[in-house]
Amino acid sequence: MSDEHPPQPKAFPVSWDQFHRDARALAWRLSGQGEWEAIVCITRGGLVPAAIVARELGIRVIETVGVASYHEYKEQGSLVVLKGVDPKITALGGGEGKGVLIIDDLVDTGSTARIVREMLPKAHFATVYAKPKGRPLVDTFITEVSQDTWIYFPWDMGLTFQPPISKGTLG
Ligand SMILES: O=P(O)(O)OC[C@H]1O[C@H](OP(=O)(O)OP(=O)(O)O)[C@H](O)[C@@H]1O
Ligand SMILES: O=c1[nH]c(=O)c2nc[nH]c2[nH]1
Ligand SMILES: [Mg+2]
Repeated sequence: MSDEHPPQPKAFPVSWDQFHRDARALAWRLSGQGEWEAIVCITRGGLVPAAIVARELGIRVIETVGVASYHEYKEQGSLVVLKGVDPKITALGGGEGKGVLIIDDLVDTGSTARIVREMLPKAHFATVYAKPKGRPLVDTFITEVSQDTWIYFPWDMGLTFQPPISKGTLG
């Protein structure tokens, strides 16, 4: 989390099973919307849904775009493009990424989506989850959560012991 993503009061933990179901639902929704020549996934969070969507839709041309955010690189709040899109992909469908599917795990403030959309203005942008601020930047998504919710993805979590309710802090 960062200045742009302050600690969120609500938690939305997602299991592998749930994520697979939601990513597959995204593939179903996309399947009715045209033929896709290639996927551009936004690393790293977009890698997992991109694999699932590519499998479901039979897409084998898969490119990455690397955008790192916030405190990890350079000054806080800025986004850094670590890897751009291959010009061969940008040129598809007569240019500007027509027929390309951009995939990410979620859109939050929309900053990442805005940068990648500028690279491929005619591409279709799809995410599994969306928060209200970023929603206008996404063409297709599956589940919306409120802006004050933090989504916990399965690749960021592990199994931990849970104390019995009777020994917990509640009540
Ligand atoms: O809409 P925004 O406010 O830009 O936030 C959404 C982005 O933030 C997360 O990626 P992050 O940059 O944390 O890197 P990661 O994918 O490598 O985890 C997420 O995977 C999206 O790409
Ligand atoms: O794991 C994450 N959960 C989120 O809700 C989020 N928003 C931006 N980046 C995020 N990463
Ligand atoms: Mg990301």
